[in-house]
Amino acid sequence: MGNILEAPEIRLDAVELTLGATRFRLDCRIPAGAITAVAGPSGAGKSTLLNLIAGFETPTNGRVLFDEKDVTPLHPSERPVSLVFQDNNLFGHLDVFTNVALGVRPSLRRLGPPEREAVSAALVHVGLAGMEHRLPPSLSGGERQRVAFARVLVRRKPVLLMDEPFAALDPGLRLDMASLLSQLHRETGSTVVIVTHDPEELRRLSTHVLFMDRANILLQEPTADFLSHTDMPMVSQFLAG
Ligand SMILES: Nc1ncnc2c1ncn2[C@@H]1O[C@H](COP(=O)(O)OP(=O)(O)OP(=O)(O)O)[C@@H](O)[C@H]1O
Repeated sequence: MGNILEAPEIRLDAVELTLGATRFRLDCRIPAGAITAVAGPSGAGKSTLLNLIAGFETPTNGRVLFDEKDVTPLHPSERPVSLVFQDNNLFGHLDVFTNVALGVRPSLRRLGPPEREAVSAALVHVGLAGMEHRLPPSLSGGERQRVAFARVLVRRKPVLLMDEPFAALDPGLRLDMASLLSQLHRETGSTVVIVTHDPEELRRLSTHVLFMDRANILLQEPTADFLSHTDMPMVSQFLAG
């Protein structure tokens, strides 16, 4: 699928945001081209962190940087980002091919031959060849997630944000999808940020961890260091599952 050379480091520089009664103050660096897991208790601010990177939330102070570029003023559609959520954002009334094609061109205009080829190649890549005309409600959870991955592949964006993408899947399928994500990541080299509640997924997928609590980033470090932080009750509680 070709390496995405410009995968950036993502930096939150003294970012401040208030949502209801919750005040966020976030400083972090998310390494370029790595898979970083975002973990922490419910309500810690994990989804808010992704929303700030994607541009669905705007800080009241501070900056969001992709390498040296300040993306804070940019609308979500102007940021070089793909998103995958638990419900995988598919349109139920559009077939698999069209759902993936929307990644290339976010309108229903007909694609040219090279774009159609890219969509077909992505479907082959994620193991969905022959399913082009199926509608999402007729697919299994794992197949729907593969459609979402195919769409990410055709978008070719250097940043991929995932909010508990596999939480709705049973454990066996979760492992399969984690392997597929690892494989796609090796091929694209994009900067991946994945929110997870699953310690096994964190171990298996990530090289770095951001651990959040109460709207703060408590730890940002390589996964191996995080896994040795069993002296911290919150970390050992997370790792116990
Ligand atoms: N639009 C909003 N209005 C008011 N408060 C909000 C809003 N969005 C988030 N919050 C609050 O901000 C805090 C962080 O929420 P967030 O969804 O980012 O947490 P999370 O770590 O993703 O939680 P979970 O693991 O339960 O999904 C919570 O206390 C939440 O209630």
